[in-house]
Amino acid sequence: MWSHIMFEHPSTFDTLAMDPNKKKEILNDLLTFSKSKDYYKKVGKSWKRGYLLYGPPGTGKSSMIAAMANLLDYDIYDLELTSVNDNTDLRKLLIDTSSKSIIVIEDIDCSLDLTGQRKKKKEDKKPDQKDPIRKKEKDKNKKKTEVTLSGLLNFIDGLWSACGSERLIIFTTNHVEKLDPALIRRGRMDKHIEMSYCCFETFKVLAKNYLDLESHDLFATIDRMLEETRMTPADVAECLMPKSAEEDAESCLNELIKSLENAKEEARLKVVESEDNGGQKVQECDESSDSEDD
Ligand SMILES: Nc1ncnc2c1ncn2[C@@H]1O[C@H](COP(=O)(O)OP(=O)(O)OP(=O)(O)O)[C@@H](O)[C@H]1O
Repeated sequence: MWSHIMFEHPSTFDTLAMDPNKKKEILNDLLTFSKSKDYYKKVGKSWKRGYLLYGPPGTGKSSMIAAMANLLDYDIYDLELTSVNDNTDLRKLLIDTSSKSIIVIEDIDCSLDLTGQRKKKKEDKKPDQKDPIRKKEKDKNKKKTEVTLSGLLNFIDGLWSACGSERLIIFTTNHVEKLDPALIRRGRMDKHIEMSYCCFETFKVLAKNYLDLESHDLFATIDRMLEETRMTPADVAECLMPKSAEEDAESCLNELIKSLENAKEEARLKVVESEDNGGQKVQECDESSDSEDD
């Protein structure tokens, strides 16, 4: 059922850029878990732990999962819920996973909706009334949308808990607010980890990794700009990566500053645009209420 590929992701807790205290807390949590077989037995809990990783795209959720697998030397099972036929297949798949593993369900909000019915695949959302081929395709997919929220919850609480041991289950999402609270309550997802935009602490790790720099005159400017502008660690990392043999650390830092300036300007223009639209709408309302009065 599962196909096997060699896992060789180079991400580690050293290369992961995030607040150092938060990083230490997660590291301790994982190490404690991996050494707690007897403890879990003593308290009558199955030796499992659930993590919810949430935050915007490019903040390091996948890198965190790879760092966890590398730290504990666990296998990763990457589960694409939209391609699982039904709850029975889900159960079979999960029973088929081995101990010392991480089961990952990425973008959980795209796989399940709050009523427990799986969301249809993107292309199903397109109008298909007049297109018999699309309709046929849609009907085919309809039959497949049988994995439900309750199926997933039953699985986490029941069968999976009772079989095997030493496993992590990780859900990732870009939209934590869309998730059903039942799915992520403590006990199911024991630890909630927010991956967020790049702060100065995060930048320092990236500067060390990408440029071997621990300090520089431009750091103060970057610190100030990161407080004013939201940029993902993925975008910061891209700026810090030298693109030619001539590019030195300072020019990479300058490129980052330029990108931050652009991002700040884009954000300012968006605010102006939305204020203009808001103003226009208010004006339209005023005009229509004027005409009603007439
Ligand atoms: N916190 C981080 N620390 C180190 N590198 C990072 C971090 N965040 C992003 N990166 C870099 O950006 C790339 C993309 O990040 P990653 O795939 O981990 O983000 P993600 O949050 O999982 O994104 P998505 O939600 O789109 O899957 C990584 O390969 C890595 O090089």
